Amino acid sequence: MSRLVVVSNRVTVPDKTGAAPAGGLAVALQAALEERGGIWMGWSGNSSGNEEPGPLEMQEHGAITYALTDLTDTDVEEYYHGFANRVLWPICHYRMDLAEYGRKEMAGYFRVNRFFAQKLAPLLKEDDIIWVHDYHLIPLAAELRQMGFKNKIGFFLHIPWPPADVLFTMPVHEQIMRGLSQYDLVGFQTDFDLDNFGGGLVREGIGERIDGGKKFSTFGRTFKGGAYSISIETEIFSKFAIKAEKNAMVRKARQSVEGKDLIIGVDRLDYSKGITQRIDAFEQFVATNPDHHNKVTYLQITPKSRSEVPEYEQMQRMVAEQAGRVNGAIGTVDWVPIRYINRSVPRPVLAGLYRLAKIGLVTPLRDGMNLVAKEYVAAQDPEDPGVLVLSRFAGAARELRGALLVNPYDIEGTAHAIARGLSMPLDERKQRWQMMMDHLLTYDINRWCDDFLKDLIED
Ligand SMILES: O=P(O)(O)OC[C@H]1O[C@H](O[C@H]2O[C@H](CO)[C@@H](O)[C@H](O)[C@H]2O)[C@H](O)[C@@H](O)[C@@H]1O
Ligand SMILES: O=c1ccn([C@@H]2O[C@H](COP(=O)(O)OP(=O)(O)O)[C@@H](O)[C@H]2O)c(=O)[nH]1
Repeated sequence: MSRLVVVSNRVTVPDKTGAAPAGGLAVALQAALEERGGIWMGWSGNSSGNEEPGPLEMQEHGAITYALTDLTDTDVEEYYHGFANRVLWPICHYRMDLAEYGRKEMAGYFRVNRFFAQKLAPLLKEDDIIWVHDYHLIPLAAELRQMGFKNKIGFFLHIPWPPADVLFTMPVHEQIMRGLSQYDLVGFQTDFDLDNFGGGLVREGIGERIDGGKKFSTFGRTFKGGAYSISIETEIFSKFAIKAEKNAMVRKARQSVEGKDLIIGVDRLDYSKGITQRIDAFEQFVATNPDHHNKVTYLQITPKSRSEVPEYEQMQRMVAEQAGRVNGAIGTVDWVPIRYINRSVPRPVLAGLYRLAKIGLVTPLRDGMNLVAKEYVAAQDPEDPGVLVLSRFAGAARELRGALLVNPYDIEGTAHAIARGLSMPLDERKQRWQMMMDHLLTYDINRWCDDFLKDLIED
């Protein structure tokens, strides 16, 4: 069997506690690679300052060999904070208003991709299967092809792919699409993203979908395209949640919400996650449902993310102020309605907190998938499951049909869904949960990985 070589910007190297950083890509790839073994190459997360980064740092952990590189300060600034997170991220999340173009950053993005290819090349064998992940590394295949590599190379985009009119606001959109054409298979989270990609090619008059929609033909190449919804280790996560009932932190949380209904939100601090709209919706729910006063606690866990990017730094202040203002306005001497935590919580603890919560509030304005939604479902007690309130704009909404789907821009609508979730009869909760859980047991992380790799390997 061919060896699997995974490349992504973010890599999870397990620490002594086995804890992984917050962020779905790292969590999901860790699970997928543990099952199969292989090489995982990416950024160490460290900077080498102004010095050229040294050789790759190789680490073995179980079946995975990690190959990590540092980046210079300039690389981190231009490639990661700059083009990846201030151009591609906002554009792909339909936020043209937040995109900040700069030629320096674009050049840095392409330069770092060449650097990744140069670092990766000496590790590669002729029959390796290479699987590149996410928007940071779109031009990587083109660089490898230029160096003469003929290996099968697949690409999976973890974030949404926008419609043509949004994409075309990005000055280098054609170069980015050309970069994707160098892969053998390009995978998206949902059929909507796949359709948007095909639509963009047709609108620009540079390509078409062929073979019943399974392939694209553009820039002189034919390559496969497909939708593969990323998932979680459903069974394992569900067991985590049962075990977590004994966890000290979870026990304390249970005691502290005794006699109250818990609502939980878990997101990196990111404008795409709809946190401010969600707090507005919670405030609206409390204002219009006096019978729930002093009977509900909303726990929002929000680890900091990409703080060097100005939009993220601003958000940090904004959300903290908003939570404080709402607590000041609706709280009482013995009731703090919103508990806002600005730190990362380990996943085994999260599992227990999800299980305690009557409502999982997952309301991104736009999200590639959103693994938190899937984890919330997997963590529930089958005899007394909670209700998932889910944004229709999360990739997960294409699959989790038992959720209460909301439009996160509609504050009153989301407030109404919270009220409906809290009063939903047990039979309906069970029936909705079972539908979602059955789906997640079949379509788990291994299925995602198998489906993608099968399509990549097959001619
Ligand atoms: O690496 P960071 O800059 O700290 O950001 C964390 C990750 O955020 C994004 O995650 C996406 O992937 C998830 C798994 O497929 C998906 O569920 C979610 O909707 C996406 O937002 C990003 O795409 C990753 O590259 C980052 O590592
Ligand atoms: O304090 C936290 C917050 C989040 N997560 C994990 O980070 C991932 C977030 O993935 P998701 O797809 O929801 O969003 P992303 O952050 O990748 O955009 C999930 O596995 C969470 O369990 C975590 O471990 N600790």
